[in-house]
Amino acid sequence: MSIADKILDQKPNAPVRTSITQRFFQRKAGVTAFTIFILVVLMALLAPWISPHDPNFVQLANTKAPPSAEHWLGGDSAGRDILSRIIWGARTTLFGAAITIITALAVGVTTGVMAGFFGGLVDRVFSWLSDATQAIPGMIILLVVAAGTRSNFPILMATVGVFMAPGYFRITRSATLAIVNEPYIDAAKVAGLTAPRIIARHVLPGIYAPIIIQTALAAGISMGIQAGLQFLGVGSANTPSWGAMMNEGFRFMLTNPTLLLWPSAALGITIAALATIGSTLAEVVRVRTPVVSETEGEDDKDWDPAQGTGAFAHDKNEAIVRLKNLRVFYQNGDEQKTVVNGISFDVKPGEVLGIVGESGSGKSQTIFSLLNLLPKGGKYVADQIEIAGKNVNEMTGKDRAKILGSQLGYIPQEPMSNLDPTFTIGHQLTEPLRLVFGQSKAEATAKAKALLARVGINDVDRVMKSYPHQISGGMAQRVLIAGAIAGQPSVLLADEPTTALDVTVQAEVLELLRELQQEFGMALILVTHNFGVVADICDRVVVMREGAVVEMGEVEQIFAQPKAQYTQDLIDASLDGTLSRKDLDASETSNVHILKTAGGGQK
Ligand SMILES: Nc1ncnc2c1ncn2[C@@H]1O[C@H](COP(=O)(O)OP(=O)(O)OP(=O)(O)O)[C@@H](O)[C@H]1O
Repeated sequence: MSIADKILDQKPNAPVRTSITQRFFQRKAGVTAFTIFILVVLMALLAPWISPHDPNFVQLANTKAPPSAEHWLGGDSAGRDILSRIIWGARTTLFGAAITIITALAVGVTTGVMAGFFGGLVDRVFSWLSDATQAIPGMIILLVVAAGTRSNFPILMATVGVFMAPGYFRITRSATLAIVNEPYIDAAKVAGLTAPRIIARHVLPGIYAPIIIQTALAAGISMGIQAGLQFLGVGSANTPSWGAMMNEGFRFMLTNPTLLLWPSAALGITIAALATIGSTLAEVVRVRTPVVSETEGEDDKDWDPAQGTGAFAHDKNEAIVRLKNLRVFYQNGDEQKTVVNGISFDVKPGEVLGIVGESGSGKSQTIFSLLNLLPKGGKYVADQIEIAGKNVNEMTGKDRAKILGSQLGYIPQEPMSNLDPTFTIGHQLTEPLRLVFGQSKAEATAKAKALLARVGINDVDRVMKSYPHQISGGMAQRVLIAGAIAGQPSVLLADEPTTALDVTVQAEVLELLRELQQEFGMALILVTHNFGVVADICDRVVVMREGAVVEMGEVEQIFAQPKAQYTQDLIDASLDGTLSRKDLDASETSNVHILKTAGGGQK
């Protein structure tokens, strides 16, 4: 049995991380707070059965009475049973908090996710609305709403929810921004899933933790505001509530302090329990923080954008992809950084084109432009991008999205981060088949299993049920290859597909790509920094440096007679390891020859 077979046959690792729930209940403070909160909830739900008296029944003999066997907490200023009113008051308090939280969640989370996911104008409009809401004095608005609605309790609490929505908005927006750049979200887009589906299935499951923490804290704050309103006399006098009881107790604080003590204790304990639940959750959850991408801050090179580099190698009707004068920019304030300086190339069906170059030469940006998935802030322009005979520059965003998965398949650099950790492999493979290609569950499952078997996975049933962390990196890359070929695309774009893999698996994955490319007659555009890989499987190669094409041609010709010293350096570094990639990056002296397209270089 080969090493690769052993890797493929290995059993999924047992999950090493305990779940959030387990970690929460390992903390005493969390358990105590949760128990108290559940008791309050039970008290509210069971009020009609456990309340010893009618909360509104007036018994004059019980006026301001001290605790007794019949009235455990005594009587209030009107002779009503305090314990019964505390029990029924829990209902009012929880009901009010629930309305507030539901409103805040509906407004804050929806707008936060949309702002983070779509960015641009949507983000600016919602951020402005959120800031504006925070600038409005909430208590004054509440008093106005109370006057206008005759203290309608649900409307008042919903208004409180609107004022709490910006808190949710901020948290949700930043959590979404952090997740929306994860490669598995790009992978979902490439698979052709719609934005609502990606949000529901891939974004929300990744951001729920901070939302739950915020909810625990917001519920406590909402109860405090609610009690404050009732304390000010807003609300019905007949409905027992902790705030109204505190109002009454405050008036007799000097003569009968227990009238204030009991409702304050009930409210204080409940709010403290919720705050403890929130802070314990925050401790046990490792909330994701946005990954800030590093920019090198290099000045633009002095390129002539009209000239560009590279050339077409095939006639127009032969090529499946034609890319002419592609330029990619990043806007940083007033400054524009150009990372791809007008490159051109083409590829025909069944051809393997390597794009090779040092780190930062613009290889990935070129691939992302073809996919229309440049990171935030990135923009491309091209004189022409033709995929399968269609000019994508003339397509609507929707039509452009449709060619992902069906015409263009994508295999990323890091297999693990391109799989959603919250779903099984089976789910992630069948979801696009069902939603994009309209297959039934049974058809999609059969197809996913066949694809897994085709990419060399032995124990298909087990892998279908496994989560990404339960399979090896090599298996994960095979799964992504299976996903990329599921829609039988005409062109497969592979961005350094073996870089993150164990050296023993790299050759097998490359071999698999070559096999699949031949079997399906696809074009393969393979990004790599390694000329060894180019020699292994490519027919032609484009050599890139600093966003330009240094030279391009048939692999044999480039190996035999590289025109640029830079190409020679890359070949030497890849084949005999004398020069590391780092050395190449640092090399100031390389004699870079740029092939200008001007003068009839393009067919
Ligand atoms: N989000 C971004 N904002 C600004 N500049 C960026 C961003 N992403 C990439 N760049 C810049 O674009 C240039 C090309 O990056 P690209 O990822 O295409 O390089 P690459 O050739 O694929 O390198 P590698 O082999 O390291 O992936 C680099 O200078 C990089 O700093």
